[in-house]
Amino acid sequence: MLSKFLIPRRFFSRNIKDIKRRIEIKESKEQELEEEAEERKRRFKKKFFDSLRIYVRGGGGGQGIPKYGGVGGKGGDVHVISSKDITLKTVYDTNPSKRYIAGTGTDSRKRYLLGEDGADKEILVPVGVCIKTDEGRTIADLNEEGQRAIVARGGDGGSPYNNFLGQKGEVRSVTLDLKLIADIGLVGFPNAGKSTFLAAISRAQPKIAEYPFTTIQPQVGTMMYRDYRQITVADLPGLIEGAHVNFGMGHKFLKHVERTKLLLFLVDINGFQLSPKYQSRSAFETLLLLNKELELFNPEMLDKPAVLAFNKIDTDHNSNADHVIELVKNLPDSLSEVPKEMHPNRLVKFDEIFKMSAKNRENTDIIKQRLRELLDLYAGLKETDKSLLADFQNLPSGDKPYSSNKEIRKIKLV
Ligand SMILES: Nc1nc2c(ncn2[C@@H]2O[C@H](COP(=O)(O)OP(=O)(O)OP(=O)(O)O)[C@@H](O)[C@H]2O)c(=O)[nH]1
Repeated sequence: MLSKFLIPRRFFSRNIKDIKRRIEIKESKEQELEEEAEERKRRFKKKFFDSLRIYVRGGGGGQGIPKYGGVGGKGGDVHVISSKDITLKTVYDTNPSKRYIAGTGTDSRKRYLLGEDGADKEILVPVGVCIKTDEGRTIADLNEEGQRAIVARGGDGGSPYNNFLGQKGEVRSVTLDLKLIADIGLVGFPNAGKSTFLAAISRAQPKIAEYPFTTIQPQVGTMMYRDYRQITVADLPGLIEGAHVNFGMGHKFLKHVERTKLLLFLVDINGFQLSPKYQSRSAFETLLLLNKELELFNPEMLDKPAVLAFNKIDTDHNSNADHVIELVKNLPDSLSEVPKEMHPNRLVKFDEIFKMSAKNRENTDIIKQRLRELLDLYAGLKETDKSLLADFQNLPSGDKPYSSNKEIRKIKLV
């Protein structure tokens, strides 16, 4: 009788097999993701240096001779000099020990009472390097070719002022922090089409693929105009929701946008989803999350002039873009459309909002032109310059598909 209610053994074994198979698939998928992340890290480490900590020591001063009043030579200084023809990787490759020590001054001798100064040590670094101490103090910003800073001073030679004892040179570790210098910073989550846009408007040939994190190092493209004017655009990869808690590559690359004069926000009109594991975000939510990440990194970034482009308009068969643009124009009222945790404290104010298809090069030329106009406008803009403000308001709007009605903000000139 009881056997009637017994479930056949084969049923269990089939189910267990099925569960095991599913667990295996899940594990192998997780492993694949981990391996992918490792590979990204490895490639990133190999290819792009944007920070290097080095040890620097000034040379010691030579000894003096009290009996004859001889003065020891001064120790050499360690200099850092900016050069266009160098990368941080070359700095590392030419001296993997990362130790830079200047020469010591020679002692005073009976026949040569004045000791010779020690040789200075010169370190060539790329333009755009900011030199910082371990305490976070900035020693120098080398933003132009040929600028120079002393990072460790040599000790004085022995003389009557120090009982003829040569002094030790300065010793410390400093970080060479490279910030790219570009006119425009492209900000957008992975897969938004940043590289495609960069390739469409400039001579950069970034890697483009259908999975996030294609770009693992910042790219700088140069937009050329007919009159040979050049404007540089930096594509900053790796920014994702949660970057402020070091998710993905965290805020690692955002420092590169700090020095740009204008931000171009790129948002996929279909929204964003990091992977099937994560929640998908609408285009409007994506924009607010981008805003929030920038705010959490450095709220001053929100003061920069900004342009917004909704990309992949060719795939927007339901004309979702028009609705989203309305939402952006109606900020902050439209914040009620999204959960509170996505609300930024401060909203970016956009000078222009565009729809585009980077892939089909739809509207890319208009955006390129407009970016130039805005850069010129802001570069010449002074708070008191009323005529420019008036000019701005009268700029031809025929070509632009959408333009925000916002008034011109008082901007800080960068
Ligand atoms: N349909 C369509 N696809 C596009 C458009 N722009 C880019 N894509 C595609 O979107 C994918 C991602 O483009 P990328 O340019 O690599 O995106 P990205 O923002 O640079 O991505 P990361 O490098 O991961 O930060 C690629 O498959 C592109 O071909 C567009 O306007 N329309």
